[in-house]
Amino acid sequence: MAGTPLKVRWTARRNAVFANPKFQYWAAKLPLIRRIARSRAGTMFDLVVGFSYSQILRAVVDSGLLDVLKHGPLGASEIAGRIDLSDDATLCLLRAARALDLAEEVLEDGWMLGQQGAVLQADEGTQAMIRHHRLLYRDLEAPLELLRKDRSEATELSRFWSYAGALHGAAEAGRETTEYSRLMATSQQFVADQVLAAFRFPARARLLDVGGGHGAFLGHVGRAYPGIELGLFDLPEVVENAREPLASEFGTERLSFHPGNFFRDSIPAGFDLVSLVRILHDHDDGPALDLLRNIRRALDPGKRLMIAEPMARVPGAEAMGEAFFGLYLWAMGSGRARSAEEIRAMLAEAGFSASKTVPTPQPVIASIVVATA
Ligand SMILES: C[S@@+](CC[C@H](N)C(=O)[O-])C[C@H]1O[C@@H](n2cnc3c(N)ncnc32)[C@H](O)[C@@H]1O
Repeated sequence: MAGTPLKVRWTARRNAVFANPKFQYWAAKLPLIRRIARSRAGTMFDLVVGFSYSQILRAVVDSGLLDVLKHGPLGASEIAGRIDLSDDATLCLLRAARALDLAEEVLEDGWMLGQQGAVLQADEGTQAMIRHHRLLYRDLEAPLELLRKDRSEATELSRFWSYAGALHGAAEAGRETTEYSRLMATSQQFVADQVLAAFRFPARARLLDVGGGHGAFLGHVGRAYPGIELGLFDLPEVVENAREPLASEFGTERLSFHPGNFFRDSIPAGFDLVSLVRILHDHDDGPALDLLRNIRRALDPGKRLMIAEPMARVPGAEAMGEAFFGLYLWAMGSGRARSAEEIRAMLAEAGFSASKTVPTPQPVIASIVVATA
């Protein structure tokens, strides 16, 4: 071990101690350590059975149980009739849901929503995500096989995204699946909330949202900042579909539309701020850097780019970045979750003079990096 860095030696020693049954035996007896050991065991248990939790969630959402419980308290038999399960199966699901705080038995055989259930029932976006994740879990059924294929074969997720066309604009062009549009529209609200809570836009400025889809993000910014002019850049067929709804809300004077392909065409110049919302992580490093360079060329010195998306290695939200998005994007076949530091390094390489991270209230939904040209 001579010459081995201290951190490596310390980690190896710690792991050996934790794995030792004698340590575990004594840890269970000492009051303070017992608490730590218990919480560690709880975390380990959650890791081991996480898939069952996800499947309970899915059953709760797919069956419509949340909506039924909203009108509780109701007895199990009454609920069974409404979610089309036998009485026993309904009780099994209700009890599992109760254990996850999705349901609560407030009276004997009187079921209502639990605290998590109340939040989830009101949250269409998360429900859409839970439904959508069935595709990811199918791909993850044999995780090692998925990894070994090195993204060379189609997956459920890659088929979904290329069918929905989200990476290439077909969905926004109108050929979308209901699932895709619901997913993007409802989740955009969460992302926009994070951006508006964390980033102060200039009161008067010209904003260009690159890859802005149907203009949902622009809509949120436009409503919050009446002095901002709104520009939309996306593939031609996508921009076409965004024109009318945006114009009817904001009038044509505040708007400009820029159809184009951000890998082939120049990003239009003259904007004070460019936003890239949930775009960069969809693309591998080469194309992502090309896109940043393209945006940099369009910005005068001092003008800014704001990147908002879920990022990797965010303190307190680590699992979302590299465990969830890491595998999701791997299965999708394109892109990866990057840390703010990695994004900042790419921005420097693309020619931006400075960049910083802007903390958001809920980094599990999105983080922000702002760069200056
Ligand atoms: C995942 S969606 C994100 C949409 C929106 N920013 C949001 O957060 O909801 C990706 C967007 O990038 C657009 N897009 C994909 N490839 C593009 C390209 N090469 N040039 C321009 N836009 C593109 C798609 O049409 C789509 O609107």
